[in-house]
Amino acid sequence: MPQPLATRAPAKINLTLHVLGRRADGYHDLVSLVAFAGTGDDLRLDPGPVLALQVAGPTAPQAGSEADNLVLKASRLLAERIAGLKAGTFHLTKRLPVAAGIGGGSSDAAAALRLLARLNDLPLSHSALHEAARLTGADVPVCLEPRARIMRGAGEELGLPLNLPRLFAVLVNPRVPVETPAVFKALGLQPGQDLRGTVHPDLAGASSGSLLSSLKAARNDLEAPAMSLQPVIGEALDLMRQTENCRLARMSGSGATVFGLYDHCEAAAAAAKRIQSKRPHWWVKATSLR
Ligand SMILES: C[C@@](CO)(OP(=O)(O)O)[C@H](O)COP(=O)(O)OP(=O)(O)OC[C@H]1O[C@@H](n2ccc(N)nc2=O)[C@H](O)[C@@H]1O
Ligand SMILES: Nc1ncnc2c1ncn2[C@@H]1O[C@H](COP(=O)(O)OP(=O)(O)O)[C@@H](O)[C@H]1O
Repeated sequence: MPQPLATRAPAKINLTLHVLGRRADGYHDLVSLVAFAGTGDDLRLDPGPVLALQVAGPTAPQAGSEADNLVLKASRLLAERIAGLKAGTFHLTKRLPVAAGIGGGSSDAAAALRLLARLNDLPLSHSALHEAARLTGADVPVCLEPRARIMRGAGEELGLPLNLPRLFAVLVNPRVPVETPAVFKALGLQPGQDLRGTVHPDLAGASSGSLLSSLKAARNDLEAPAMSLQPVIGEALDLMRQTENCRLARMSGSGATVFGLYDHCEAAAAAAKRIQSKRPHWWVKATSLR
């Protein structure tokens, strides 16, 4: 029986995100501990003679035109590098909020590369996959093998996978899109500006207790600039912090999604229920991260 060509494109969560400066090319030099959620989009590939994409699901209308979808961008970049690449029609079920700091488009693109690798018997270590990922977007390489790791540079330097303890979490998005370039711009750094000197905690091998204290000592440097553009992010963080047993509340990526961490899945579920009842129109999800 051939394996079905389908995969989950999990939400990417930046548990920490420190900006070390702005490079001469305008991109920001980051160090971020990235984890992945149990929730995400779904992608299927039906092999066929032409590369195509169909998008459905609750957040499909926000994801832009199919022609501009990162699934097709990544696939074309791979096809340019692998002669005779077999492809087909992708079916994307879009559930994650769009322009939300949880890398939905990046994770979809990475999922497409994984499926094309499977169809064409390419190992995930193949340089063409990594090149296509990097050229698709800064967050795509880390999503290629969605496991927790430290990401550096503009996303092109990846640490080894980390075996983080499972974290029980709530994700909240107030359903306002936040454009990543606008948030980086609001930081106000000049090309070549160096902010180094910030010590990033060593999170490798941390146990659950010390992981939480390391996370608390870290931050997301994009939180303040994102909040200056969309103050509702502050409201989401406040609501999260008011829930019972919330150990940490922080924004992911360039926002607007915020995550809360809890000791047990029951506490996370109760917090999600509470936030959803207060803000029925927001996107609220209890999940786990690792
Ligand atoms: C901020 C992060 C953190 O993981 O996540 P999101 O908020 O997008 O989820 C990422 O660095 C986003 O990655 P991604 O969304 O793939 O970025 P890209 O499409 O490559 O870049 C969009 C724009 O963001 C800015 N950019 C991006 C990454 C980076 N390290 N420095 C930057 O200055 C640039 O202006 C760039 O033109
Ligand atoms: N598969 C996709 N899913 C979501 N957005 C996509 C996709 N392909 C292209 N895009 C475009 O990418 C932009 C960033 O979307 P997304 O990856 O959701 O942002 P973020 O990384 O901030 O969560 C959106 O404005 C959207 O138009």
